[in-house]
Amino acid sequence: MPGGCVRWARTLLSCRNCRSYSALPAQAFTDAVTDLGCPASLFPIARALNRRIVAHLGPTNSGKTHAALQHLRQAASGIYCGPLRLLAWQVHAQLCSSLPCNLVTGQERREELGARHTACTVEMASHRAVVDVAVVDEVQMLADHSRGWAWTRALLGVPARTLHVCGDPAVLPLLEKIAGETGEELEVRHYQRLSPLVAARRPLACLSQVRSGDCVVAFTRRDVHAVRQEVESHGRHRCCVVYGALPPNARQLQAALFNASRTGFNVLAASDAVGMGLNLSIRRIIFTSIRKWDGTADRQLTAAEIKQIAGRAGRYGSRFPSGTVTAMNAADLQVVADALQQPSEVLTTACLLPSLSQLELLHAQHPQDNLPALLRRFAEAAAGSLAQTHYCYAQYEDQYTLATMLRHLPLSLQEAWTFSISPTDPADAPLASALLRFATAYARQLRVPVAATLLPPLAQARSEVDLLQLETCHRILDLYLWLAHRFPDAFEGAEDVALKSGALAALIDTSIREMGVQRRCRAGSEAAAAAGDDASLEAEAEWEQQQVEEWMRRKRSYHKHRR
Ligand SMILES: Nc1ncnc2c1ncn2[C@@H]1O[C@H](COP(=O)(O)OP(=O)(O)OP(=O)(O)O)[C@@H](O)[C@H]1O
Ligand SMILES: [Mg+2]
Repeated sequence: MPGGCVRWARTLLSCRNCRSYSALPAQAFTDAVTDLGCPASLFPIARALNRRIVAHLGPTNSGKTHAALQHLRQAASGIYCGPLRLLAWQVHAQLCSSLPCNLVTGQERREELGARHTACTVEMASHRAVVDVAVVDEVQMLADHSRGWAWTRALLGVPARTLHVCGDPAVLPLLEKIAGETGEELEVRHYQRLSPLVAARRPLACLSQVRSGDCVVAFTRRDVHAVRQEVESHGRHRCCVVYGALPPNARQLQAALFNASRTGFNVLAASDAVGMGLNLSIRRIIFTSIRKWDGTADRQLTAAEIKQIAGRAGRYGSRFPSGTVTAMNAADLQVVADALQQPSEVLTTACLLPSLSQLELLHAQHPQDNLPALLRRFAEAAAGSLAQTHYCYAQYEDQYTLATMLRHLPLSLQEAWTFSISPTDPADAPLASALLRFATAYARQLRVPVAATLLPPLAQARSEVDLLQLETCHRILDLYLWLAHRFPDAFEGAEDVALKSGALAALIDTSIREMGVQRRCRAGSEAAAAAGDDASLEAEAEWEQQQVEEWMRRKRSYHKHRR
């Protein structure tokens, strides 16, 4: 048991003796409340169950989630906790084909009569309702500085008799430490990729050479649209798009369009959002760059990130039985090829943030503090308790900025906290100002009509600027829905907004389909270059086939060895 845990237990004891937290000396009280060194002790229901943890570990496309879902389906009750709404929807649809299942995400709640199963996003996982089986997908995300706290809480706190976690093998040492700390049994199952994935011999050099089934990866919304225009300007392919700012249902519609044969939309331009949550029939991944802006710095992708994206090619059960990955120049291709051979860097810390009830305890001692002051006070006080543990304090700057923006409004701590954890990027000015508008209306009259969304008349986008405006409107509607689930009496237009949001996602999808230029293939040199490509294409295909056979040989020998 780490030091933090002992401190927490001792304080509780002395606390029980005097029957009040506030009777403790002030500093001891602050230390006890902000001690995050042993977060397992915050989840008594899970601790009382003495759970069994089964870890399904392997590379992308190795059947981890599929295996865990088999257990969930067979259980009398269970919960799936996924990284994205798209995955929660997918699992919900899969489970609903054989049993009643609820759906819970930040923006929607669908309850089926008699359902004992739930598909949810990880932030929505219940820490109270006991189930037989829980699945926590993409568990390596617990080290993510902005969202990792939700995985750490799910791993420690979901009250399931058996907890299945799926993820990259790099998370294993951390899982072992956490299971050691909770005293829970950990069973590890290793998986191998189900279909071959190989690096190409040569870089692509030019987007005129994309082929049907290619997915071209860029790292900003602007670059994704630039790739789409470039690909379509050559006149041979129409191009679908997938990126984070696109509403999830529009992403789903674009993915379905790309997957369907004979639509002409046979190339995909995507950001790294393609790495999770969509079932795509991709033959080849092409990295236009191996660097991205991560919010604080422009940096090279990690091996884990490259593998997560590259792993989308040749998905098992898709139209392409094997996948290839390449880049636009030789140096980048070398980095990508090396990454495919490398294990991901071992994860050492799981991220944590305090819960509302922990903040409320601290607030009881510092009633003069507003939310931003309390967030800072908590983070500073908690730092000591996390030293020399395998936990770290998650990034809370966005929450802090939003809390600061709302600090003058007459809101209770709980209300301010809820607005501050809403899905609002403070750097997204129209969205941040919608949040401020909603919170102000709520604080003044406890009523936020649909009119507060201030939506302009919506029409099909004819340009990228129009499209950006539609995407922004969709995010505002999404925010309204998210808040409507937390303040149902005040956000009275949820049903109306849900309908508008669905229609808007469809309008965005239609706009993208019809914005394509589909110029006729450029004459002359380009056509000649394309014709000249055929011989080299054949040589390339032959070389890839040899790599695939070599991959299959290695896999067979791995299995023989294990037997
Ligand atoms: N035993 C199986 N029988 C039939 N289909 C399978 C089987 N195992 C996996 N699949 C299918 O293969 C694909 C990849 O499986 P799955 O999603 O479980 O992989 P994963 O390791 O979780 O990959 P990732 O999380 O990176 O997407 C899915 O479409 C899944 O339905
Ligand atoms: Mg999976």
